[in-house]
Amino acid sequence: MNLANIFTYENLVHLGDILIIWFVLYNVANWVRGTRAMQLVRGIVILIFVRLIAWWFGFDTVSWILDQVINWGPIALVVLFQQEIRRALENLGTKSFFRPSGPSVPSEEIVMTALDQALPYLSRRRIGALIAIEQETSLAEIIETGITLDAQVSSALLINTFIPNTPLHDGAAIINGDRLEAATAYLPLSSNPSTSKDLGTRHRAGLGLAESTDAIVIIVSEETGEVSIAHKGVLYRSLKPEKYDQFLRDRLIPENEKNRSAVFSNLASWIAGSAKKKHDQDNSKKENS
Ligand SMILES: Nc1ncnc2c1ncn2[C@@H]1O[C@H](COP(=O)(O)OP(=O)(O)OP(=O)(O)O)[C@@H](O)[C@H]1O
Repeated sequence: MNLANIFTYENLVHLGDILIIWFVLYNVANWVRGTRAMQLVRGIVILIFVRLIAWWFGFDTVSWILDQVINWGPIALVVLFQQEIRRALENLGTKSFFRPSGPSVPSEEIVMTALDQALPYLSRRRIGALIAIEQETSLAEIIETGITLDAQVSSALLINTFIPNTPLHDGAAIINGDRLEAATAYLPLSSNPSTSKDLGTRHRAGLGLAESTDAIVIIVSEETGEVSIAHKGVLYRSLKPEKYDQFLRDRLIPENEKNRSAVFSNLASWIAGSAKKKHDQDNSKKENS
């Protein structure tokens, strides 16, 4: 086979064409994942599936109705999803869209280090705090209710955000990846009637977000300094530092990261052990001679 026949101008154009489509679909899928639009995609797939069944069995009326929905649906979608479409187009022009992925320090480690230092500080001084960490479900709508920060997460920034009587201290701080996206965000209050009556609004707001999304929400009580975590509709109250640290590590750090850290620490202790053994052997040889 002649390679020159493969690398023709037409074939390279086709390859470029495929790569562009792949890039667009990949980014659309990433954007849609965990947002309201995901349910919409499911709805569209079901509609197409039902339309195919109607065509197969020859249900003319069902087919006609579905055809009307499919023809006019896009206009309804633009009206219903105008906010999301606007946000997507705005994102297209920001640097974050092209930000290279895979920072040298994993974002989960950056967030864990910041929390490890900030939470004991806030807790000891009884500084009330509400911190939501975005997971699969997008918190874009919640972020819009607050003041945008888009800064790298650090313990100093988290602590400063919640210092009482400063402009950012009220409401919730939202973390996405290793970015502190916003502060003063408003969270939906828990609608669960069985929640304890002694819960104040900070805790109710934390639980509310954990009921409607998969975010991990950390609450530091202003009254007691106790740290609680709300996740998947459950409020874990008054956690000791080892407990909340373990809880966060288990949920934030992916298994492969943990394994990689374990491999590196095993390797490091093996190298340190071998060096010590050799050092001891050299010393005993010197003493014997
Ligand atoms: N819906 C909400 N979204 C975000 N933050 C909220 C919301 N509701 C209340 N807060 C925050 O909680 C603070 C009030 O906390 P409140 O004392 O009522 O709650 P609490 O659960 O008893 O907490 P604490 O133990 O810290 O007193 C507000 O100043 C605000 O910062």
